[in-house]
Amino acid sequence: MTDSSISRNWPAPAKLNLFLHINGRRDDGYHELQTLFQILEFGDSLDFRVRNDSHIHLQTPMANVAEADNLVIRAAKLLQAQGNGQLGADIWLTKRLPMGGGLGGGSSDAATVLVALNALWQTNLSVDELASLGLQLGADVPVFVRGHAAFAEGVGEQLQTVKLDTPWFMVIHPNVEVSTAEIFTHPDLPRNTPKISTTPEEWGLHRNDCQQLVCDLYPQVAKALNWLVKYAPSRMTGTGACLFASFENECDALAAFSNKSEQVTGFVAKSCNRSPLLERLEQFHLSGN
Ligand SMILES: C[C@](O)(CO)[C@H](O)COP(=O)(O)OP(=O)(O)OC[C@H]1O[C@@H](n2ccc(N)nc2=O)[C@H](O)[C@@H]1O
Ligand SMILES: Nc1ncnc2c1ncn2[C@@H]1O[C@H](COP(=O)(O)OP(=O)(O)OP(=O)(O)O)[C@@H](O)[C@H]1O
Repeated sequence: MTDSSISRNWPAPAKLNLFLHINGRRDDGYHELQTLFQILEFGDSLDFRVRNDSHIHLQTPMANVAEADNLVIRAAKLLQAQGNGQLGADIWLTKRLPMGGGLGGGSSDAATVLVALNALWQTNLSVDELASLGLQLGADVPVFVRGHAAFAEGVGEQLQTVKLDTPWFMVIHPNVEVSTAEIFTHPDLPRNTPKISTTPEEWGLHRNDCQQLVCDLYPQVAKALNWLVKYAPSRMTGTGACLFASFENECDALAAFSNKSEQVTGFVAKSCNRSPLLERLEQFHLSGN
């Protein structure tokens, strides 16, 4: 594509849940949780071309997700409904994050659509308004809209910006897709971890309340975790299936990664406190594209 009317390379980064505690279940079925979100400098990427008709089209269909169900399209339509609805968009999505991986790929795609089209369509919603729209699409969308590492409560939308260490991570995908809904509706999910008022020094001591259940249901996840812990303290992100271990530098992370089994996929990435999406938005405001 060489078309200068295309606004390119809007990042949709992955997140890790450094810990994930389930504190209870609300009447609507959603769970009260406490979690620590770290953002990675690795993820999906989106390109946009504004259309002068109201049509919204995903130029890169995903084999297993119908266009109307795709969070990219749902986010664009939700935002369009906030304005006069006269402009549309062609959207290209480069998918790098595994689906059902616990890396928040679909949520991050949705957040990037909200932030990018808000700028490109000049809808001019505030960050708070975009985050609250995003929450209608998924509990993980607000943290990606705001774009900062955060301690989260509520269903994941009450966010307190934090400053974390930014190590390198090896992320392993045991090549199985775990449905978030399946884990959150499972009778054996522990749901009564007491709420903590935590300090950054204590964060490493906590756990992912979904991890044991996912390991029991998916032996591939348990097997990959048993391998990963040989290299560094390791944990599952979200409701799985991905696992992560942190390293002080890229070299050590890549050395461990080179020993992984061929049955698992994954990547090595640096973490960050500020999402690359915010940098891309700044670049747009400076250059107009
Ligand atoms: C597990 C996490 O990834 C942790 O960051 C999120 O809490 C999940 O966020 P998400 O994928 O954006 O979740 P949604 O798309 O809103 O919901 C997927 C499914 O998980 C359940 N769900 C989600 C979030 C939450 N706090 N409690 C829940 O019970 C919902 O009932 C729904 O059936
Ligand atoms: N653009 C998209 N990318 C990925 N999944 C999408 C997208 N649009 C809709 N979906 C649906 O959302 C489901 C969850 O996908 P996603 O990759 O966000 O899971 P996840 O990484 O486990 O997320 P989370 O950590 O938020 O639970 C998929 O199984 C798919 O059906």
